Amino acid sequence: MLKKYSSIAQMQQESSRSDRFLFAYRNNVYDLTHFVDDHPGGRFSLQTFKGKDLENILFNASIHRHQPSILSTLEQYKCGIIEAKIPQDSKSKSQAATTSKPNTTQKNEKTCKTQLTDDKTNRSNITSKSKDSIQQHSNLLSIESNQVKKSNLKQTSKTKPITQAESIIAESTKTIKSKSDLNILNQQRLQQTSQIQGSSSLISIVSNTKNSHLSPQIIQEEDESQPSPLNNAQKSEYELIPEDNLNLKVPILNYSLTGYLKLKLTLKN
Ligand code: HEM
Repeated sequence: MLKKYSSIAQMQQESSRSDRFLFAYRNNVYDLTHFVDDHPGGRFSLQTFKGKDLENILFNASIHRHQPSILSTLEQYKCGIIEAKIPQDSKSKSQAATTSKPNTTQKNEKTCKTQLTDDKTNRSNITSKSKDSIQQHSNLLSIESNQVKKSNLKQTSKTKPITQAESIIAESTKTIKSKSDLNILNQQRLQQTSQIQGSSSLISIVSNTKNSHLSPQIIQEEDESQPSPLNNAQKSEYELIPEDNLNLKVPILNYSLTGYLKLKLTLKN
């Protein structure tokens, strides 16, 4: 007949009050009073752990060698059972938890559904707003592109005369490849200007020195035979092509402008 113990403490109390060697192992109580003298590890080791739980002793590698016979030997001395009773408070708490589960899940489901609908409405609002903002941006972009086109047209119309003059100067300078070419070109220019003006004067823009050419001066060479302070190469560099020679009917402002461009181009060389 197995005795029922409410707890390990009750078993320990009974073991301490008597000469019996009671031990607990997995909710069972074992009386090893008659085994103490047969224990291979001696009486003292069992006496030390009298009334204790054998859970961490029986199969502890530092104490026993995990012999399967230990459990069979132990079963021969079984004398009681420990009934671990669940307290009433914890019982009621657990019951309450089980009964309240469906309510909480229902509430959670409802809140999730409402959150989902809110999210959907928020998303639709955000997408409509983003569409409006994109439309506004596209309108602004089209307006800006029109403005840019207009400004580009204005710029091209402004720069057209300059580019024309530049191209003419470039074409004329392309032909100047050697000193002989320079001489021939200068002679041709002199002849043309003498025919037009009826004299041997040549209008040219010359800077006094290479470092002070930012403000070009218009000088008049009275005679062709007079030695020029510049040699042929230098002369060609600073010389301005006359307007009649360029076949351009431009006002004096454009004339000086083309001269300045020529000067600027030759200085880079
Ligand atoms: C109360 C706790 C116990 C303690 C502290 C304990 C301690 C020991 C020790 C120190 C040894 C010697 C090991 C060696 O010489 O290498 C031993 C051997 C042994 N014990 Fe225990 N023992 C306990 C309970 C038991 C119980 C309940 C049984 C069996 C029902 C048991 C069965 C054996 C056997 C069969 C051996 C010899 C073989 C082996 O070392 O595994 N012991 N014990």
